Amino acid sequence: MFDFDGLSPVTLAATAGLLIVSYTYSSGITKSKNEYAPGPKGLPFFGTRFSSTPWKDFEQWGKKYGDIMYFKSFGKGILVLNSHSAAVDLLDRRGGNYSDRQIFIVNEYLTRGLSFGLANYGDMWRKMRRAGHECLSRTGVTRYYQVQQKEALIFTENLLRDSSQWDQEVYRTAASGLLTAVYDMPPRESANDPIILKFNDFHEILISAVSPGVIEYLPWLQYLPSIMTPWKTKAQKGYLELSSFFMELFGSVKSQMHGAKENPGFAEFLIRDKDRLGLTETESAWLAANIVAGFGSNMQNTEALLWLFLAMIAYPDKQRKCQEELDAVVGQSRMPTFEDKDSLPYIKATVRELLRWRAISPLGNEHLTKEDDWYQGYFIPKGTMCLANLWLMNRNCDVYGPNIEDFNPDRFIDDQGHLKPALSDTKDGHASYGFGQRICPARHLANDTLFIIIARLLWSAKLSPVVDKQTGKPIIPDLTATIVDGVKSRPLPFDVLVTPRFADAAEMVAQTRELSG
Ligand code: HEM
Repeated sequence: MFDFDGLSPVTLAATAGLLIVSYTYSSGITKSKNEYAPGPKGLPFFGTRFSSTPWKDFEQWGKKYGDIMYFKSFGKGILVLNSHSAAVDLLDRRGGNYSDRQIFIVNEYLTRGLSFGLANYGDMWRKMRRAGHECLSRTGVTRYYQVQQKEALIFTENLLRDSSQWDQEVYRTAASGLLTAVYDMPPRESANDPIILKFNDFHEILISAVSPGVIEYLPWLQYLPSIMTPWKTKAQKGYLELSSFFMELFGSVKSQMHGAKENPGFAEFLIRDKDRLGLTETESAWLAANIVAGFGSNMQNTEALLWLFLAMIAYPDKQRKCQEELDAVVGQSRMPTFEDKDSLPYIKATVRELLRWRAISPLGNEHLTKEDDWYQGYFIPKGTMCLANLWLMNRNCDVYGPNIEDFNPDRFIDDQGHLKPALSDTKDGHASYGFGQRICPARHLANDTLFIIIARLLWSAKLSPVVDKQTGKPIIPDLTATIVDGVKSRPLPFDVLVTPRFADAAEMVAQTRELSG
């Protein structure tokens, strides 16, 4: 594991400098050229402060200030987009100005600009995004159907056998599914598989590299002699170690390639099309690794599944509706496949509702402005950090109907029992994949993963809360409590019982596994 705490030799001097810079900036001495959008006023020096679940503060403020709000926090200008229309106007329609990312100096030393989701809006990001798009577009993702079906089968079989460590199994399947899709590896059998653990480390390293320290406020400190900047040596060493791990995985795909495969995994696609895609081998190896874990991708899937289990035990009537649909459409003599997708609107609505109910990253990721801009008469300076208030957008009663805190897939089903078309501007029927040119490139893959897991798991199993031995009552965990991990959220740990839904369910799952090889 890495950490980048080695800033201590300069901390005192730097903090004093930081306070002066922060005060000058936040007091408005440097700029009063135009009027900023309204927003909460903060404290002198520090600016606006918020809690560890900022989206809940932003929800309250958003209701007060309207479409957009602007404030400063630690000297940084932040524009929060509270409505779909503002997010579409700025992040989609003015995407050329609103697609940059904040550059973190430690991260630059660690990844040399090769971290796709954190890269600035330049040529490297464009090449990676184009390559990613080909394999992750709505039609491109069908190449992963077999892999996803198999992984959902293993997940179901493992949980039917033993659900005492169900959350470990969720971690396993999320990582295993992506490793198989990217590197054509056999499914990983344990969440403690060494490759999974190494990718977890990669994710943790990235999080520490983008946690703002003094260096981000006083960038000249990076040029101090190496004895005073141990973090730099760590980051440079980290780059070499990560590159060698990613190249090793990439190289093993290359050495095992033979003949023209019908559905090559992501890494093999990058190798075959390297000239057309214009990526070097190192860049391709980093891109492949980024798809597995660089943006917390396996974690996003994990967190969505953790919320799913919570929704299923807290709303058993919705779980039953999924199962009734599966029984009516698929029957109990075979397991559902992607071929059933268009006939299972309630399962698709469940995927949508899950991501509406609990946006995994409730404020998305920041989009930095490249140039000064004006919107609704308000000034937005260059370098403003724009955050789309996905949490608030997903809770707009005018769009999603009443009882917005309830988990209710029916809100996406029309009177004929069909899936309603996604409302314009809501992309997938909710805001949780973000906006504009940085919208989640893997949203179709993520939707498919959730769809097939929900379909296969609920076809064969019932998810129930455990029973309190003393009171004899089911234990329903707190639905609103959250663990915050970087910009993501997940529920507090809880127990779930997974039991076969009909007599030969477990047997049928085992048979399907045998037949699928
Ligand atoms: C349910 C699961 C997921 C959710 C809710 C989700 C959500 C998001 C969000 C909100 C963003 C930021 C968008 C913005 O900047 O406006 C994002 C970006 C991204 N996501 Fe996802 N994501 C999910 C799964 C995945 C998966 C499985 C992968 C990889 C296979 C992935 C790869 C990425 C990448 C690489 C970016 C950065 C794109 C860029 O900066 O150009 N995500 N995602």
